[in-house]
Amino acid sequence: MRPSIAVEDVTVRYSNGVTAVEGASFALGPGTICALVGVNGSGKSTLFKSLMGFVRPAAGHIAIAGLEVRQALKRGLVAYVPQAEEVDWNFPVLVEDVVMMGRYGHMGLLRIPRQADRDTVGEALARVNMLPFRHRQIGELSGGQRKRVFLARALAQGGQVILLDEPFTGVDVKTEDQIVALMRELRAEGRLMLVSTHNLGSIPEFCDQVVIINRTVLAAGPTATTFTPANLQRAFGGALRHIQLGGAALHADADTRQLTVISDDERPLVLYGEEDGKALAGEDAPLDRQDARR
Ligand SMILES: Nc1ncnc2c1ncn2[C@@H]1O[C@H](COP(=O)(O)OP(=O)(O)OP(=O)(O)O)[C@@H](O)[C@H]1O
Repeated sequence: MRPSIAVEDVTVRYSNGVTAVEGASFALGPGTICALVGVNGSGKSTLFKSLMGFVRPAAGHIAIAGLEVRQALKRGLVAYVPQAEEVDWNFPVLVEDVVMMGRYGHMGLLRIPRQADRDTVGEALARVNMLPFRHRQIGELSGGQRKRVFLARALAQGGQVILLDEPFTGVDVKTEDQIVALMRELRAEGRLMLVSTHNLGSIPEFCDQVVIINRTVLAAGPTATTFTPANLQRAFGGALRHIQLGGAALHADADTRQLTVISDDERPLVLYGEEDGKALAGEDAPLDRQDARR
């Protein structure tokens, strides 16, 4: 199957000489939700920027649905849901206008929306439960509502590859669940979602694939075999809080099982160990036994 994203030996260097990404390679197919995981400054946003054509790799090659990035962007194949900090929320723009921006690539030079564009915008807003807010200023919405509006923009665009930069930051658990449910629907429609997140605890819940980076790709592949304590340790080192509980600190009885909590800065990953935590003792155990809520 042709990959939706193929990143081959990509190096990205900024004009100040910083090499933010070096020799990164991974490939992802359609109908996938993939987490992009790494410490602050590991190159996640830079990777997104190169997939969006904002920065050009100094070396290597990126293909999106078999096309050069520029061609894929021209065809509206890549949609982007930005981090909250990247948006000027004081800019006076209505919710429906933000979503209409997703239709620009489908319009002529003068960008005059047709009825079909308006219908698509309405459908996208309905899909994220934001239709009643269509005439509100974007700056008047909550963090979770804003996220949903930008998701609607991606839907209206019809992108086959959707890049989500920290979609869960600043949203409540209910909104997070809605976003995850929507991503699952989009996966069933054959779209690829690449999700940058510090929410380690929710990754095994909804991501089929994981790409772990620290300037280069440290590991990439199915969640069950890639999202392992050993790989996380390599990626995060001391930046990850690693708390292990057992014995009298955890149990009122003679239960010897251990509990391991691995946390970046958002939802922690909780692992229930075997007796004495053997299953987790430095082994590359898959993290498929998590169950944590903030
Ligand atoms: N415009 C820029 N010019 C120069 N250096 C940059 C630029 N943007 C990012 N960098 C540097 O590139 C490296 C990677 O940054 P990047 O923003 O891609 O990391 P990140 O993984 O997205 O971090 P975070 O989790 O904090 O968002 C960092 O060392 C950063 O300082």
